[in-house]
Amino acid sequence: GDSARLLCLPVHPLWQSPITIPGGSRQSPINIQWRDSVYDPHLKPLEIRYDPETCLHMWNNGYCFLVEFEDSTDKSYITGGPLENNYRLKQFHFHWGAINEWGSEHTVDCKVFPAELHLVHWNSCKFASFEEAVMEANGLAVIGVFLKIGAHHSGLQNLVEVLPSIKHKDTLVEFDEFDPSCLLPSCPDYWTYSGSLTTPPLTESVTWIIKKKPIEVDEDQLEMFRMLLFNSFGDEEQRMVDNFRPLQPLMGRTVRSSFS
Ligand SMILES: NS(=O)(=O)c1cccc(F)c1
Ligand SMILES: [Zn+2]
Repeated sequence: GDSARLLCLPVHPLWQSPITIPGGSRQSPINIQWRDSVYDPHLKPLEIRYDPETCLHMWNNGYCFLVEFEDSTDKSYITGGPLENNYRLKQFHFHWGAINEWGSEHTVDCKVFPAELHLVHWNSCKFASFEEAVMEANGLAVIGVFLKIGAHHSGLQNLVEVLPSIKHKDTLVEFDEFDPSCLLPSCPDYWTYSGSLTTPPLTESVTWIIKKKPIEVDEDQLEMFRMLLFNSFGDEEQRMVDNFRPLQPLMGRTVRSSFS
């Protein structure tokens, strides 16, 4: 997209077409301009309750790798923060670059991080399933966490060591007893705004909750993300990198902060 060109970033074939939905007024990702965000004292602390037993499997969907959760009951959910209801954990995944200079979807004061974690939840008070919630306003809540290069992350290592078993598109590995709260920074501060999915169907159904503080992972751990492939077994090898969407226009939206 244009903004990637502005940022002098390569535009991955995935995004060369003007991927915006007609009339999209609340698309994601966006640049968060810290000084334009508005402190909202009414924002509550986010409550995060994850049950490690709900973890199902990890798989390569040909765009990223994701860890999916059993979501037939409210065992793993978030509430509070900007949310009116309980939102049930469905999956988490990452976006990353070919090199550490870029990779995140959101930016803060135009700062790009090497990667970004998305924890995807759906409104289980108002909808019967994730698929239904995807299509509706207030259907989804996604927590975004920036990754920066630094210390080794022991929790992430549990994911990294099974990546070789899902190298190709549509490969899956059983995964149990993983608590994704180990991937969250200890600082409770976040920004929140109304946006969309950053991949098709790009529906404008997401309350974004972007954590202010990044988590640290080491160089080797991020390099392991880059050994994954977009392609199926037997097809020409295409390294899974740069799976992020270009920045989208703010269109007059206000980003609120939970901190002053
Ligand atoms: N990248 S994202 O906006 O979190 C997203 C894209 C597609 C499906 C989904 F559940 C979440
Ligand atoms: Zn995502």
